[in-house]
Amino acid sequence: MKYILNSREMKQCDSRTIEHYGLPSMVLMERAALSVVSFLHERDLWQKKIVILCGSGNNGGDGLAIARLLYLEGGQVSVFLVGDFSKASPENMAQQKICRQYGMELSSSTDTLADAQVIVDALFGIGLSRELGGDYPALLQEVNAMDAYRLAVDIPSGVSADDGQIMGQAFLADATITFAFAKVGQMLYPGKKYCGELIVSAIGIESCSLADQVLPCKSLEKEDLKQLPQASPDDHKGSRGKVLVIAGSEDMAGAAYLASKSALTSGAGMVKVYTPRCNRDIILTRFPEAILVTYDKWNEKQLLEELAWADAIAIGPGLGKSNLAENLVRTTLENAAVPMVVDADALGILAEHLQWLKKPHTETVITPHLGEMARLMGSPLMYVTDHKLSIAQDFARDYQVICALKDAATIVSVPYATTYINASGCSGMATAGSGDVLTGVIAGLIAQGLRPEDAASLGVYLHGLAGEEAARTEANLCMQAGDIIKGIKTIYQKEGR
Ligand SMILES: NC(=O)C1=CN([C@@H]2O[C@H](COP(=O)(O)OP(=O)(O)OC[C@H]3O[C@@H](n4cnc5c(N)ncnc54)[C@H](O)[C@@H]3O)[C@@H](O)[C@H]2O)[C@@H](O)CC1
Ligand SMILES: [K+]
Repeated sequence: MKYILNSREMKQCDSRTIEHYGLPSMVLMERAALSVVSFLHERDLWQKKIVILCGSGNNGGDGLAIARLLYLEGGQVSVFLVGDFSKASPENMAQQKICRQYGMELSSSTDTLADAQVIVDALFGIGLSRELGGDYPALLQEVNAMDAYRLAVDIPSGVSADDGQIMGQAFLADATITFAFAKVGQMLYPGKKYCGELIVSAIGIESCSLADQVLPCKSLEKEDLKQLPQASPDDHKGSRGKVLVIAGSEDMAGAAYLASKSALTSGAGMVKVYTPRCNRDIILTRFPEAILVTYDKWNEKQLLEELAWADAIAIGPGLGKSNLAENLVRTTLENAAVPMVVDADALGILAEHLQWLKKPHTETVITPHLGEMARLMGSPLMYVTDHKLSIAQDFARDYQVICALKDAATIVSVPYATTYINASGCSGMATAGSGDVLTGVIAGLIAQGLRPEDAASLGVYLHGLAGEEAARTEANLCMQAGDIIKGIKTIYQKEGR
């Protein structure tokens, strides 16, 4: 698991390293610059015609130090100073002075950009505090259109480190070298796209400098797959967890199939599908391992019996929006005594009855995509898209649910606890049924004993990795939800499960 910091957290971390541990700011800056120069060497770029855009803060200070290191080893490097240097930071002024002492020319003219083969962006880092105005948007547009390799120092200028939003215009990098920890804005779209390849470089700021942080975001990594359930020699199907999948409606058997199949594939011992009678044959034919309980009209007693059977419940995929579906969702929320995963149509129903979530309920994971979240909040989709992180966190806290807000980089927010930003997955997963698979996986992991918050964060990560596996055998555009289920098996196999 690695930490993902916002700008405030990173600044505090910088300060603690400097003030508490005593590492001088200029030393950190030198290491930051050295890491960028090493990268240029590794990629065989250091001898190209390099132009470094330097702002007046410490990001610009990094840029000046990079320029000096390249200059002293004989590189063809030019510095383009952009902004008001009468208010330059002390480190920036010191770096300018060092450059001049070595006889370097620091230019303020756009002519410097001519024929650049590599453009290094050191205009703004985590100090960007407002929308870019003045000449900046046009300058960034110009360099984004140039036929040159673009490298961002710490974060592409114009990307908000706090949420990945574009502050007017941003540098479109081929690669970004960030220091000490990845930043939130590099993990969330659209910022993630502007970063290109992201390299996190150690510069002497260690995790002990995180001491003042309350709850930074985290991201799961390959080593976190060790949390996956482990089979035990004395297992039997009952001990491996029972999942009740309340899903499907007339003409919507597929969602019930995908959710239940993936719950079983994630390792649960038994899966029971609670679905309308008309889906019986199709589900049994495709998925004979499932236990099926069917209904043709509302039957509260029957549902309560099934709720009592389960170790984990998944509700929503393909459920439709009938009165009957509404009864299923309300009764499940009111009576479930085990954790639930609420998805798809169940979320659409909840959007009209949010008061149900305000009542005491068992540990609940909701898995809305951005559109479903917009309906839950009664807000425009655009607003939700622009405020994903805070919305997931606020909703989790206000309704005491674990909110897995699905996007190309899914956010899992746990009330008053960690928020996870997922880094696995690929574009091929944007396909019908992919969300049903996620629901099944999370419910399957819960049934096997994982805490719902761990099942949600690990389930989202696993689901993304399974999609990446599928992309190795299927073309991205041809990928289907069933391929993601196969990908889960491959991951489990690789992890010795
Ligand atoms: N000792 C440290 O604090 C270290 C800092 N480092 C670098 O320093 C960066 C942070 O430096 P700073 O805090 O000085 O911040 P930046 O260099 O990112 O930018 C700050 C300057 O930009 C101005 N500014 C912000 N938004 C603006 C806008 N929209 N239009 C015009 N001006 C705007 C601010 O008023 C300030 O003068 C990091 O991203 C990293 O690159 C690294 O050298 C590592 C060590
Ligand atoms: K930058």
